[in-house]
Amino acid sequence: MSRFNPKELVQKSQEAKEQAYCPYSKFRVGAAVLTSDGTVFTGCNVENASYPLGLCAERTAISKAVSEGYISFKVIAIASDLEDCFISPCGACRQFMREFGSQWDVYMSKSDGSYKLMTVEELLPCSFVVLQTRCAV
Ligand SMILES: O=c1ccn([C@H]2C[C@H](O)[C@@H](CO)O2)c(=O)[nH]1
Ligand SMILES: [Zn+2]
Repeated sequence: MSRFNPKELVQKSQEAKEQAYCPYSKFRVGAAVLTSDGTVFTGCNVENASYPLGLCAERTAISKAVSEGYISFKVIAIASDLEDCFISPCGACRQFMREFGSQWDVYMSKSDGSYKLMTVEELLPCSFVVLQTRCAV
């Protein structure tokens, strides 16, 4: 992605949602994370018959990036099929994001592509962290 465009990243998260594996909840989620060098990784939720093993879309996308050598993030966009509600990351995903810094942005979207923006810090204030060196800014 050459220049950051929120609509474009939300669109990518909506496309990622199409791959959601969610036979149990039937609740499709997609995420698209933008790295500091402009690379985008996408992910969807991946559920399991053993319910607690299910992975959220955000953690799938971030794990794909980390496993390719990227640990510096600028933005993550999240999409679901909810029409009247901005999809908000669960507590586990907030902590997972925070591992890679608190000063980066989370775009939470509705199904029509409109979005609300909050930082990781705003979503998870006073957070637990050990390493301080992974901020994107
Ligand atoms: O921000 C969210 C919220 C929920 N889910 C997934 C987890 C589960 O598969 C399904 C229903 O909770 O949605 C995500 O992937 N991201
Ligand atoms: Zn989650």
